[in-house]
Amino acid sequence: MSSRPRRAATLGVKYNEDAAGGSSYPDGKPDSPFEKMVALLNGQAFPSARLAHLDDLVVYAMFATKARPKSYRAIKPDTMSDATMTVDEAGLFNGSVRLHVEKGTEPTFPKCQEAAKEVMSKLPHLFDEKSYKVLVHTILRYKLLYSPDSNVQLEKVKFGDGPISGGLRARSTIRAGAYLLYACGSLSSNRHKPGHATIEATTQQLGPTGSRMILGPLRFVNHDCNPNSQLYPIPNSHAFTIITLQQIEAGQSITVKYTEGGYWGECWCGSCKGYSTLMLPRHENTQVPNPNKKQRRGGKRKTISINGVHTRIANNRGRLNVAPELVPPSFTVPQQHRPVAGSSGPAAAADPSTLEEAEIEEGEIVEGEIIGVPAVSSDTPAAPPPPAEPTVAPPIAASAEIYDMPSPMSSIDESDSE
Ligand SMILES: C[S@@+](CC[C@H](N)C(=O)[O-])C[C@H]1O[C@@H](n2cnc3c(N)ncnc32)[C@H](O)[C@@H]1O
Repeated sequence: MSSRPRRAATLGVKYNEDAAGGSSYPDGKPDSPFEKMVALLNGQAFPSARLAHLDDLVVYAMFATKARPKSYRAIKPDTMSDATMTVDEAGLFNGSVRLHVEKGTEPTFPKCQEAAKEVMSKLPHLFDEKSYKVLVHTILRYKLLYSPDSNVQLEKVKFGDGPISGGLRARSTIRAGAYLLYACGSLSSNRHKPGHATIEATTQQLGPTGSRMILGPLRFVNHDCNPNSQLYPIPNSHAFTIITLQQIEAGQSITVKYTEGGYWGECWCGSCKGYSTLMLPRHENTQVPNPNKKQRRGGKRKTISINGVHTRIANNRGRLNVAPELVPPSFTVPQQHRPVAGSSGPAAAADPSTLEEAEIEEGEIVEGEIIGVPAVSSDTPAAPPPPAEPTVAPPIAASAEIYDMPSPMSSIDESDSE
């Protein structure tokens, strides 16, 4: 471990190579404030799928469209539990988060704590004291994607004629073998309920094996049959991150392979059947703008054709409209710790998505914009991934209440991460 190169150095965070002794999180102990913050988040898991609906609520409030019901129902955060959130409540939530966690600034625990307190005081029927800690961590997880240092960000993707959906893309060149710590996700401590994004826990993970819910930005990574990245289980935690298998250029989507057999539904990855996933650019450029014509807000939808597929698009001025699926997949990850291009495990069930199509009109205002975030540079070269080594799986923790278990990084507390 000690001789392992510091691949995470490509994340745009300054490291002291000498002090680190050649190891870096997640292979070794976290040493930078950023790594400590991520390790702390990764050391947490939800006590049960019962509280995991908070993840949906936060995603809904931070990223859902503030549009007509047909659009904003796309996420349906109420399917998980008895908690529901109206579009007005989502606006209140997002306003509170924005007030304390400014776009383009580094998110910190105190800022997210302030935001969570305000959210709870405005929406006491949705968030009680028990949800406070989870709320703080969940806001932080997603706000990390807006960090000026993050080399990944959310993108809008359209799969065929499906609804506009979310994905992850590189904001700067990312070398092969880099961990995308900004896009980590952890698991619920028990089995998922049907209808939510799940991941197959490996033997290195804490908690029960089998499929469990994905919580955090990892839920946005899309499938490609020829992926440029791979899920990477973080040993002795409930967390997963992504490791790049090849150099990824700025603007390119981050993709992983969901299962050995590919994608279970109609795959739109562009690698297997020659389909073309339509990436909606930040500023729609399918129509040459007429400089003499004043742009107006609100307007007609346009249709474009890619590979014979007619797709309706909208100029929503680069604002994010994420519509996480109600019935996303069970990811599977390799049983061994080392990253490999494929993954093992049972194929997931068919994806009988019942989503209504999210319709968007020109100029619609949506929450959670991603525009205007400065690009980061990654001039520190990264080493290629290490060769595969046999790993010994630690015993699996049996407790269902693992949220309160000491984290594997128990020497870290939130004050360390400032
Ligand atoms: C874990 S989510 C990935 C993020 C998702 N796009 C979102 O916004 O929530 C998995 C869902 O993304 C879509 N998806 C991902 N990769 C796909 C592919 N290659 N072809 C078709 N749909 C895909 C499917 O709707 C799937 O249920």
